[in-house]
Amino acid sequence: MYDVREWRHAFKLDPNKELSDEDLEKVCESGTDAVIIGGSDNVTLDDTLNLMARVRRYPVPCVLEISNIEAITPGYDLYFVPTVLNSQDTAWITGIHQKAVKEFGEIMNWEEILVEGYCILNHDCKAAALTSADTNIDEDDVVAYARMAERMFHLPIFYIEYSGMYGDTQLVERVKHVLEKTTLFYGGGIHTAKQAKEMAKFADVIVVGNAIYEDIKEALKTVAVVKEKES
Ligand SMILES: CC(C)=CCC/C(C)=C/CC/C(C)=C/CC/C(C)=C/CC/C(C)=C/CC/C(C)=C/CC/C(C)=C/COP(=O)(O)OP(=O)(O)O
Ligand SMILES: O=P(O)(O)OC[C@@H](O)CO
Ligand SMILES: [Mg+2]
Repeated sequence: MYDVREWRHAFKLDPNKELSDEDLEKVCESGTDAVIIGGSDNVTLDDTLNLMARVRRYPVPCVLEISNIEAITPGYDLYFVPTVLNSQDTAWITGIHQKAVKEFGEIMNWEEILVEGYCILNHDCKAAALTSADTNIDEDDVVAYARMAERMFHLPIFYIEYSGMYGDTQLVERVKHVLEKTTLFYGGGIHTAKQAKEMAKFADVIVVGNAIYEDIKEALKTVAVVKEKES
């Protein structure tokens, strides 16, 4: 299933972290809609290639979320390209992207590339520091970014990012109400089935990352509670 509009759940694997074959198998066979490979620091080509090859043993869609140009490699089902809408440094909005398109433009298959409008809200996460994200913003600001993502830039994905911290469900609910076409991703601090269920009431897709490495048993339980809504 390569259409993100039909997804409800994704796991995000960090190429900079160790995961046993046994746990990787559990993640890939969990029933999640996709495995996203990405992280904000020390993402190398070797690690990205290696993890892709390991995930590729399973039929689950495998996505590269690009965080640096050096680690881009063919072989993924889809490529997600983040643009940090609340960054105060244009490099993270369009700057690095322009350099990448200059380098890869001739060979890019735009059908498999989806741009994600990120809004990073946890001041203490690595991605916020890296991209100089302005996290000192209120609900109305976030709603405005969501509207811009959909109505000005026609982005397929708006991503509320609280990496490492469980976020504000009320905010996610408000954002969901203003989006019609753009798919709403939520990621950050989901460690339990209860949290997954709560966020999935509002977000179209919930993303579970760090919990895989911290409590795999609980992380796996986030799939069924989100997907059971469908039946
Ligand atoms: C050869 C081939 C196959 C070519 C394919 C063509 C192609 C796909 C070209 C891409 C062109 C393009 C436009 C690329 C973009 C280049 C780029 C590097 C843009 C910048 C992206 C960006 C804004 C990165 C900032 C970091 C960020 C937002 C990362 C997202 C993921 C994230 C927040 C992960 C959380 O990180 P983690 O490390 O887990 O953090 P914690 O410690 O908090 O857990
Ligand atoms: O690692 P966590 O906190 O689950 O966040 C998931 C994802 O949104 C990170 O980009
Ligand atoms: Mg992480």
